[in-house]
Amino acid sequence: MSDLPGIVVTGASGRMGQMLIRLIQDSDSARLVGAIEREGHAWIGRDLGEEMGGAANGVIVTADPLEAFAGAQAVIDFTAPEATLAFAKIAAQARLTHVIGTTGMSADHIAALAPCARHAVIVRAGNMSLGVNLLTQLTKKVAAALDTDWDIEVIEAHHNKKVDAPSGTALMLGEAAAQGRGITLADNRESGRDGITGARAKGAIGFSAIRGGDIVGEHDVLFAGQGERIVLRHVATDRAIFARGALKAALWGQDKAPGEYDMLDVLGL
Ligand SMILES: NC(=O)c1ccc[n+]([C@@H]2O[C@H](COP(=O)([O-])OP(=O)(O)OC[C@H]3O[C@@H](n4cnc5c(N)ncnc54)[C@H](O)[C@@H]3O)[C@@H](O)[C@H]2O)c1
Ligand SMILES: O=C(O)C1=N[C@H](C(=O)O)CCC1
Repeated sequence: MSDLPGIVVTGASGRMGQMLIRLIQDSDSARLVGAIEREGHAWIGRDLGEEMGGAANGVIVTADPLEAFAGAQAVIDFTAPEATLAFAKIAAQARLTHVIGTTGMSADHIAALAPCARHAVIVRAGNMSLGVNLLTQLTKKVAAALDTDWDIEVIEAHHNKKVDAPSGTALMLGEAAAQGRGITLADNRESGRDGITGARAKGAIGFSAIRGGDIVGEHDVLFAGQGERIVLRHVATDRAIFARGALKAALWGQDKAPGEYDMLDVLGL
C-alpha cells in the first residue's frame, strides 16, 4: 500500500473531472482513490477507467461521498455550488483537504464554508492557474497606480457550456482591482448592460462575458483612460493548467492547519 496522499475526484465525468483523473493517475506524488458523480449518472457503479474509454483501473464510481472519502486525504472538487457545499461538510468531518474549483458560488455558499474550514483545510479559487493568479497581483498593482479617470472593465470569454457569469476568474480579477483601488467590489460592480443604461458610473468595475464554441478561458483587464488604454491579458489554451494547480493545492494542504486558503497561499504569491 502506497503512502502517497489518496485523492478523490468529484464530478468525475466532467471536463475538469476527467482532466484531473488523468493527471493524478500519471502523477508520482498522489494516487487516485475515489471518483464521485451525481446520483443517477450512467457511470455510477462502473469502473472509472473503462468509462473513460481505457483499461479498467479498479476505481468504482459512486454517488456516496461518505464511502469515497473513507481512506482519502484530499478531495478535488470541480462540480456545482450546492454539491460543493455538501462535499465540504463531509470533507470537514473526515478532515480531508478540500480543493474547490467550482465557480458561481453565492456569498451565502461561501459563508457556509467557514464552519467547515474550522476542521479541515479548504483551498478555493475561481482559477487555479499560475498565470491568472499572477495576473491578479499585476491587476492590483496597476489599479493602485491609477485614479478613477481610468475605467476598469474585465472582459471574459468561455465555451458555450459554461453556466455561470461573470466567470470565477473575472470576479477574482475584479476583486484584485477593487483591492488596488481601496474599494469593495460589491459596492462598485457593473455588469449585464443592455438597453438605455445611462453613462458608465465613475469608479465602477465593469464585467462583460462572451460565450462561444470551445474557448477554454480568456480574460482581459482593461484600464481605459483618455487617449490611452492598458490591457492585461491571460489566455488559457489547455484545462491542464487548472488541474495542475488543483493537484498542487491538494498536496500543499496536507501539512497545513485547518482554515480557508486560496491559490496565492499555495503558490506563495
Ligand atoms: N477554478 C478553476 O480553475 C476552474 C477551471 C475550470 C472550471 N472550473 C469550474 O469547475 C466547475 C466544473 O466545470 P466543468 O467544465 O468540469 O463542468 P462539467 O459540467 O463538465 O462537469 C461538472 C461535473 O460535475 C458533476 N456534478 C454535478 N453535480 C454533482 C453532484 N451533486 N455530485 C457529483 N457530481 C456532480 C456533473 O455531473 C459533471 O460531470 C464549474 O463551476 C467551472 O466554472 C473552475
Ligand atoms: O470552463 C470553465 O467553466 C472555467 N471556469 C473558471 C472560471 O469561471 O473562471 C476558470 C476558467 C474555466
